[in-house]
Amino acid sequence: MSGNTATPALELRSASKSFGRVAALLGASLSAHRGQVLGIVGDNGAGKSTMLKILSGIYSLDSGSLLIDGRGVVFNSPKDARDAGIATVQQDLALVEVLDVATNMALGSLPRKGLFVDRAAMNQQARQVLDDIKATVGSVTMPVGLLSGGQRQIIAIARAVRLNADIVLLDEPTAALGVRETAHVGEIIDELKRQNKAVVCISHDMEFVFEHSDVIAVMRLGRVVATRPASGTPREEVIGLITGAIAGEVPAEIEGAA
Ligand SMILES: Nc1ncnc2c1ncn2[C@@H]1O[C@H](COP(=O)(O)OP(=O)(O)OP(=O)(O)O)[C@@H](O)[C@H]1O
Repeated sequence: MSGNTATPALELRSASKSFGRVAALLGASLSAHRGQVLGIVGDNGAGKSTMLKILSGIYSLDSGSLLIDGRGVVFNSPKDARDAGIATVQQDLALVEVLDVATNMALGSLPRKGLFVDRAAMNQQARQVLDDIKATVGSVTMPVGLLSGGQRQIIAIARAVRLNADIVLLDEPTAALGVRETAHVGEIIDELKRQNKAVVCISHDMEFVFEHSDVIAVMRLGRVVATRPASGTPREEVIGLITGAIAGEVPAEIEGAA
């Protein structure tokens, strides 16, 4: 495990973002390190998805800064974030149901042979990417619409990381999955960590967060109010930080103003 003294792969400093009069983020700060999984928890409306969308270039910051490997960056589009090595799997997955697994994974960069899509190369690439993250998905020629929720999540993760991203952002990767599928997604997250990626994972599933994160960041009212090591931190403490029963590290004057 890389120590927290190393320069973070991804860092957000004092990020604020409002939508009209609604302040979704109010000075949120966060660091994600290579070879670690950072779990992000918080109640509905705490600002988790907004933060992820800032990190993935969908929203721009009103104020604050974003650093990759210690260098300041500005994302004006999701492409900017992808070019900086950030792979994002949004909650809706954005897969095309009528297309097969291999095509979904290659969308945007279909391998070609002359005028035509090189089907054999595409299938082989998809299989390779799935093998690389140790995913067990039966056939790459199966339409995505016929796959289970867990398999779709895995395809979406594989597609996101296929371009060798160093940083992987996941929004609720186990929402609505059964026990076995949740476990498989967890294995893939563990594998991404073994491959020294920085993984940031939003989840409401406390058991999953504790099992697969190294560090847990708790968001409340648009801020990261605490970060705790997953190992050795009581679950009740994290729940207290989520609800506000435990104050966290937010300065008193800010907490009082919220
Ligand atoms: N596009 C938007 N327009 C207006 N308000 C928004 C928008 N996106 C988020 N918000 C508001 O910002 C606040 C934070 O929302 P956000 O979705 O980031 O929270 P969250 O922690 O991800 O919640 P959930 O767990 O319910 O997804 C909420 O009050 C939400 O209503």
